[in-house]
Amino acid sequence: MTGNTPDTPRPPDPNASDGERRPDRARRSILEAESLSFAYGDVEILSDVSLSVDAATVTALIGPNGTGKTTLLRTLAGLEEPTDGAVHYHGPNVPREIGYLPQQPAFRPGFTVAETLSFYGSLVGESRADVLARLDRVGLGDAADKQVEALSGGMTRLAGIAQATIGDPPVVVLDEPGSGLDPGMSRRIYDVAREIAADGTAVLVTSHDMELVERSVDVVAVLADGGVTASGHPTTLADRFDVDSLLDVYEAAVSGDSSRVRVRGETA
Ligand SMILES: Nc1ncnc2c1ncn2[C@@H]1O[C@H](COP(=O)(O)OP(=O)(O)OP(=O)(O)O)[C@@H](O)[C@H]1O
Repeated sequence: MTGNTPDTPRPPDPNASDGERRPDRARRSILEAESLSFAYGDVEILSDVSLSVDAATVTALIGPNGTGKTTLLRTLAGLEEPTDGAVHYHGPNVPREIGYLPQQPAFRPGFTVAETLSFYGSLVGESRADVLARLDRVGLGDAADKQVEALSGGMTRLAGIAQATIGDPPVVVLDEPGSGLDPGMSRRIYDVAREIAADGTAVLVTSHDMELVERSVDVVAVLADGGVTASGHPTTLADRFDVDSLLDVYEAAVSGDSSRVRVRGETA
């Protein structure tokens, strides 16, 4: 079976380790990759990847450049069809199930930020006031009347993050949301991700900022050589690898020469 399939909610995993279990509530999978594989032509990028994206949780996918994080996010978001395995959506039946921030968000020129986001909001019944509140939340309130083509790279990303949350989808997938943002704004975006998760949303991010991930997320999944090589709460992972930081976990969980970029499953 391939593609996104709706499903009934699953009970929490009783085998989750203590560090992966929230003290106040059990985790509930909203989006799930099941034995998922993906190839561009005959080049396999992902192989037998299983991953759960849980409600009320910020999950970070980390891994070397070119290892397939964007490909996995796009497949989970239904933008790519897996070559094998399946993506299961276990969330409620709502107008917008998944909000997605691409790595390089772009908007059609000729419109203001508020006009652009109001258009997306109108598709799911959100008012201009709702949209302006979303812009405020990501720190872009003052740019509501700016033309989208006049936004800086970081501001465009912030607008993209606001766009991804329109309609309050049960799953929000953010591909490198902190990329191109100054440190204060990166932290703010992760705070926003935590706020959204606190409302019950399943938030999945990719990042290369280990410090920010370590202090901000509930679950980290390390993607390397086509598969998830480790996953769990940052502290649980550090304990498991007997190291002091997520950066050390990353280095232990990612095999091979970290100074080389993976290109189509090979190193270059
Ligand atoms: N459209 C495409 N056609 C062929 N190969 C592709 C295509 N898009 C990506 N790839 C290859 O798939 C692999 C995974 O790319 P992907 O963008 O998913 O990696 P990533 O982990 O997100 O990288 P980064 O951290 O640099 O953003 C890379 O080797 C890349 O060259």
